[in-house]
Amino acid sequence: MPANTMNEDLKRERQRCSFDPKELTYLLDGGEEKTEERRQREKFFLDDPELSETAPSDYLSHKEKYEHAVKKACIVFKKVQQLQAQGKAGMQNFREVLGGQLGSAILRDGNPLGLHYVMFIPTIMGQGTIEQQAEWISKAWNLEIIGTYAQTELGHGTFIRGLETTATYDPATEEFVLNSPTLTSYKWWPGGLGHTANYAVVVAQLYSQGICHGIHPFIVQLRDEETHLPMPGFENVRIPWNYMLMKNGKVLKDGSYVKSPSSKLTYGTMIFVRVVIVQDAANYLRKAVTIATRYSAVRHQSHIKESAPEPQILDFVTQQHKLFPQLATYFALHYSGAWLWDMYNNVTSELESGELDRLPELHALACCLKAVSAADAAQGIETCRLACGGHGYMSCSSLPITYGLVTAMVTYEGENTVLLLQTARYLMKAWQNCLDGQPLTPSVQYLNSVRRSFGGVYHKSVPWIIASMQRIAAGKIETAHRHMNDKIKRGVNSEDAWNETSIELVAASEAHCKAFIVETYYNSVQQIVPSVSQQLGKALTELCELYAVNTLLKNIGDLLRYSNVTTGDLENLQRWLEELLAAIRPNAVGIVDGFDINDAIIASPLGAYDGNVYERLFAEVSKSPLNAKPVNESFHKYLKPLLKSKM
Ligand SMILES: CCCCCCCCC/C=C/C(=O)SCCNC(=O)CCNC(=O)[C@H](O)C(C)(C)COP(=O)(O)OP(=O)(O)OC[C@H]1O[C@@H](n2cnc3c(N)ncnc32)[C@H](O)[C@@H]1OP(=O)(O)O
Ligand SMILES: Cc1cc2nc3c(=O)[nH]c(=O)nc-3n(C[C@H](O)[C@H](O)[C@H](O)COP(=O)(O)OP(=O)(O)OC[C@H]3O[C@@H](n4cnc5c(N)ncnc54)[C@H](O)[C@@H]3O)c2cc1C
Repeated sequence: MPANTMNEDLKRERQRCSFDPKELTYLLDGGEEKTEERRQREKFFLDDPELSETAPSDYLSHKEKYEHAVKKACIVFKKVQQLQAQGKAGMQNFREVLGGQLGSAILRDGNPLGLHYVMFIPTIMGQGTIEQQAEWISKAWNLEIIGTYAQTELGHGTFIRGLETTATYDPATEEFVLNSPTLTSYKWWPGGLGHTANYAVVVAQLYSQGICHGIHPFIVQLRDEETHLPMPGFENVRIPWNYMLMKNGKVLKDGSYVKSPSSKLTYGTMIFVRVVIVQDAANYLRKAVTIATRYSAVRHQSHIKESAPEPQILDFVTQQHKLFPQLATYFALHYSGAWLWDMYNNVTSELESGELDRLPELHALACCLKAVSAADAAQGIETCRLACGGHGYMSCSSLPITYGLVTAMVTYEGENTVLLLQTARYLMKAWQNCLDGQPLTPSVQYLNSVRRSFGGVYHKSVPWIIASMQRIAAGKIETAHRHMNDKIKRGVNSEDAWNETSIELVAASEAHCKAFIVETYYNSVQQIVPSVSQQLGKALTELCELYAVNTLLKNIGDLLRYSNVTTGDLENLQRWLEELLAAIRPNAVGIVDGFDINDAIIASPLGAYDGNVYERLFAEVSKSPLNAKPVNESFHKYLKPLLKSKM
């Protein structure tokens, strides 16, 4: 492959794009300066020979992969310290390098220090007193200690009120005695707990003066800071009084307990991570759809017209219908994630001044948005993999590993079903308030308007789609609420009625979330369009319309059940969908170019900027140790004796 040649198909695609992808890059980064800063940061890490991938780690053992990851994580940390010394180590740097796409490109096999930054430090900041923050944060930032977040146990991950590890206060010595008394109480899953961390935030049931006060966070030393040998014992481990993080609930030295303003403030780290997961899920989806779109512009296969040459597979409308909704979903989750991040910051600062009013709405939105973004991104990435045929299945395509990273998000930080039921709990209360004429919070205001209007006739606009999706959500919420209360009226107790209605509760929660995402996406694009070129504005509008139309068409059953839509309207929606796919087709490669994802982060022969897929695939497989010699020793050891024995 001659250096720097550009695949002809991609060249043509880039000529036909109606807008300048750089404009989209600047928009997504927040301006040209931010783009430059990001590119510099990426170059600073990706060009470092110690960090660039030599042999793919696919061929390392589990132990080698871990050691390889620790080595690279330490190099990354030192480089972040260099940025810090140059005054360039803002939170975004850390987020990008330690949690985001850049981080996962440098540390393909995971970051042994990841939990230290994304959970251990945020928990101390969110749950520690000022004194405790002063004591621990600088040590943690400077990596004098390495922490993790140990909440989940072998027997409990979801039901944290059921955690079995205990922390019992001993006023005589002013210490807490931590104990994991049963096999099922052993801490399990925390990232870095096995070999990397020497401290942990341990979430345990607090006992003092013989009373259980529920779960609270404690700092526990796991390993000796010099030898890294495990500290003695994992039963009845004693820690000093001030190792209980006491910003919320407190134990005074005499053992008396001071209640937290809300027992749920202990759950704060989980909200933070859920909020960040929305953006992370979007970014992984963006990477996958970049790979699949560029590959689909280069791959020729089959015929549309017998007389014509094999077309780019991106010209099959079914391929467009696989990929373009994923493009649109990236933007939908990106803008929903940005909105949620703003709300999180506002509510968190209100909490600082004891204002708890908006915490329930934040919790409800963080739950359903984390669940829907993780699930939709995972499904979208799998769709991108499938759209690349056999080559999408290769681990070097980066699609399987990206899917694995995102499908884990469906489980961790609150298993999706459980979180959707949390939002449903909020929605049931909201519907009751609506029936009682009580005030509603902003994210459920639509319940009032939907109850008053009949739904309006079809018109080809996103606002009509938003109203339809809100009508579906309100309908599902009302149905679940009514079915549950009918059960209770028939004598079923409320817990059983909840459980028996939980399928409909989850569906109501998902519908509410989808309606929220479409509306947030639409409002965000409406705000942006006046500030960008007419061509980019048109492309962004088409993507938003595509997300709305496609999301509604995936819900035709509910649309027919909860609105007065006609089959004629449905035909109009289908036509609108096909028009949008055709409109987006010439811009598809330009849009993914606008994501400006460095080839080293794409890390896929299918998705490189130059489009030289086949040459890159071949170069990739040549790296396999299995291809180092023409005959593998297994032939002489096993096959040949077998063949001989047959003769
Ligand atoms: C960064 C880079 C990333 C990318 C990198 C990320 C790597 C992460 C690696 C993974 C780390 C982990 O998984 S760490 C472990 C994560 N584990 C979890 O998330 C556990 C999930 N389970 C839970 O959160 C809880 O058990 C939950 C399901 C909410 C149930 O809790 P409870 O039983 O205490 O509460 P319930 O009885 O259901 O409800 C009681 C009331 O409390 C409210 N409530 C419940 N949770 C609340 C909360 N968090 N905040 C406010 N309020 C809350 C409810 O709305 C109810 O309000 P009312 O209705 O008004 O009464
Ligand atoms: C990659 C990864 C990294 C992780 N990192 C950490 C970490 O660093 N620190 C940490 O503490 N934990 C960590 N975890 C653990 C994670 O938080 C838990 O796995 C998660 O909370 C799910 O809990 P669980 O495993 O107990 O699943 P379960 O709750 O046992 O889920 C099993 C099934 O039960 C269902 N279920 C459970 N409760 C209900 C209910 N009330 N209503 C309806 N259905 C229900 C679920 O929907 C699910 O289908 C990690 C997990 C993974 C996969």
